[in-house]
Amino acid sequence: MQIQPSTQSPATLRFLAAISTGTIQLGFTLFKLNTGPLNESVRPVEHRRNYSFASSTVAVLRRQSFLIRALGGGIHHKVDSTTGSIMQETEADAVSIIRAITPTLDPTRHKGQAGRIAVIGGCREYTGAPYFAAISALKIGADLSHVFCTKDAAPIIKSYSPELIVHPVLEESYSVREEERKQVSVKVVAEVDKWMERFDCLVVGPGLGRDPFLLDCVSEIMKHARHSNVPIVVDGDALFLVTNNLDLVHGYPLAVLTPNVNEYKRLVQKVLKCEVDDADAHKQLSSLSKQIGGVTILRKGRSDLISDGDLVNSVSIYGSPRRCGGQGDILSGSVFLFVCASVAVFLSWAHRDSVAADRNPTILGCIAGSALLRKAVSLAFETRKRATLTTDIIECLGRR
Ligand SMILES: NC(=O)C1=CN([C@@H]2O[C@H](COP(=O)(O)OP(=O)(O)OC[C@H]3O[C@@H](n4cnc5c(N)ncnc54)[C@H](OP(=O)(O)O)[C@@H]3O)[C@@H](O)[C@H]2O)[C@@H](O)CC1
Ligand SMILES: Nc1ncnc2c1ncn2[C@@H]1O[C@H](COP(=O)(O)OP(=O)(O)OP(=O)(O)O)[C@@H](O)[C@H]1O
Ligand SMILES: [Mg+2]
Repeated sequence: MQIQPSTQSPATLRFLAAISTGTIQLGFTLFKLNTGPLNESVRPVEHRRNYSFASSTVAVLRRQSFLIRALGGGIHHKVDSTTGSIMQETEADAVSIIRAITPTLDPTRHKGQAGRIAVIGGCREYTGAPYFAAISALKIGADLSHVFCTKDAAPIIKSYSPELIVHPVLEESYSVREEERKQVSVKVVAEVDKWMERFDCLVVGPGLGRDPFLLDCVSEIMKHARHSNVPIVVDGDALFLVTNNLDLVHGYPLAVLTPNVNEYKRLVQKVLKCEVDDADAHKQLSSLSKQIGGVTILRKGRSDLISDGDLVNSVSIYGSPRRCGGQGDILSGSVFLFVCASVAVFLSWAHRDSVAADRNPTILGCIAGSALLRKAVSLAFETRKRATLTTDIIECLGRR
């Protein structure tokens, strides 16, 4: 792989380090990077570098150069009020990014090559959130969508949709005796682990709840995912977990945090030891990301702000004034599918030593996911107005 270190951003270098020190999930194929059987997706990266890129066609090149152009535009320089240094912020050309990283529907592919994803979430209280995240990823184009939830939540989630593969494996404190906890925890982690290498991405947190035993098990699952270099989107209650255990994601280039207003406030208070400063939102987001070792953060709000500590991107496409619960869950579902897609694109670029290799794929995934959700929200609101619900928005995913 020919990479010029001097041309890579810190985030890109972290990402490259991750893919060169271990294995990375390549089951998700955007440009037929992996045309072999399932177990080829867990080969060491050394082997994968030998894959032929002959299948990269003119159409692929056209899409790549389209994306390079899309990413190149719209960068504005902003002066940092305290240091006087120049920071960059970008209103991303999100629609172009979506067009460029969305996998084409290719008749030569087999099931799984457009994404196998898993949601870790769903407990007694919350069954809607994991469903929204998992079904959104499927609707956008993933082939297989798994949900790992508690035993109580599983039959309910299954009843919402026959499309989802639901694993009733998580346990809450009330169902496990004190003396059994260690043994049960090992079993829970093993149940998820046996699937881990098949997944292109995990989203952890929608509807997870805050049961301490369950969160301990989820910490272990996240450590295993990180060890296997599986991208992780951290949302909902997993943000509560991570805020109190920053090491779970610190310095992991394939982690994306998607905090809402409360979750962001808790992160800022814990990490930066201050209050949220909306007057200097870009700088604060960038510092927060840097302090957590450059993980990508998508701060949800009127404009979604996205940073890995280097550059702040914003997505401000108009959505709607309706703030019904569950929209963030759709967002985590779309972000994690697009993160898979951008990682695949990135690897093809990295191989080519292209100028576009200097892009953090998790940032692209966030921009695409945010824009797609906002567009769907606006379409749903056009017809449903005040009565718009999350299920109406899911119906509009991917529509023009
Ligand atoms: N249809 C569904 O199934 C949906 C389910 N959803 C799921 O709900 C979960 C929470 O997500 P959310 O967005 O309400 O969390 P957030 O804004 O941090 O908190 C708001 C306020 O509530 C409080 N609070 C929360 N949990 C608490 C607890 N266990 N015990 C006590 N307090 C608690 C919290 O208090 P604080 O932590 O600030 O003290 C704050 O004041 C998450 O799993 C999400 O995915 C949503 O996705 C929507 C659709
Ligand atoms: N004030 C706002 N104006 C416009 N769009 C917003 C606003 N706040 C949030 N959004 C949009 O709604 C999406 C969901 O954000 P929200 O803050 O509702 O997440 P959440 O609280 O995690 O949702 P959930 O109920 O699914 O947990 C974001 O992607 C963002 O684009
Ligand atoms: Mg949420």
